[in-house]
Amino acid sequence: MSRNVIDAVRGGLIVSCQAYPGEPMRDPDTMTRIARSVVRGGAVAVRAQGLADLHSMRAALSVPLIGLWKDGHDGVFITPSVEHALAVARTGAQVVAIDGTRRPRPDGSTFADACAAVHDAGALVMADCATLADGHAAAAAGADLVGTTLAGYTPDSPKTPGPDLDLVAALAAELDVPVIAEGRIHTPADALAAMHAGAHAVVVGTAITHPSTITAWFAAAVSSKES
Ligand SMILES: CC(=O)N[C@H](C=O)[C@@H](O)[C@H](O)[C@H](O)COP(=O)(O)O
Repeated sequence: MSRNVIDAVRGGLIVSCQAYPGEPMRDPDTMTRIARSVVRGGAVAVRAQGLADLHSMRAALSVPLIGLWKDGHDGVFITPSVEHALAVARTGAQVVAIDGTRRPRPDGSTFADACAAVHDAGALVMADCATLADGHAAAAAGADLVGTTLAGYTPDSPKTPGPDLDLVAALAAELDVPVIAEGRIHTPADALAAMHAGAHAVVVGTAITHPSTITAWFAAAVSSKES
């Protein structure tokens, strides 16, 4: 099963469907409808957050699901502990996305511990990394996929205006595991550039599934016209 998921997403678009705490769309049924919509548009897999959303989507979708559980705001908050990772795997998500940085985790575990637990549960691991060194460490620890998810979101990774294509290219050149480009991919041209940089697949979130942000982009453009 598991290698098939990696093959199934090769060369494809993965869409991240997440609403943030307090937002109007933060509701499993709503997010599942969004997920079904992106699959209609050609998403080869869906990335989603939270156990309720994952349970709901797993029942409704036939494409692979990359699940995560965000808990907290500072430091390691994407599937931060072994227990979080196991809970995500138990939703039926085929891939569990876990913070793949080398920062300390709240339960004192290591990324390798979470990887082993997820593998024992029959799922794959996507390491959400910020740097090239993170990617090397995550691959060595057993990650099945390495993503650039956290590039620009840790103190040791600069926030490029668009996707960190240099990081995608470096990871793709140096790692044996597939590299997933994720983070600030805002246009189809960005997505294509990430593929040219060597990505196995591309994850787009905000630009497809976060209407408040998309609206703000347009509103700012319209209101910037001088009268
Ligand atoms: C840094 C972090 O917490 N990233 C999260 C990871 O799941 C999501 O908030 C992002 O939307 C996702 O990575 C997709 O990226 P973008 O929305 O830029 O297309």
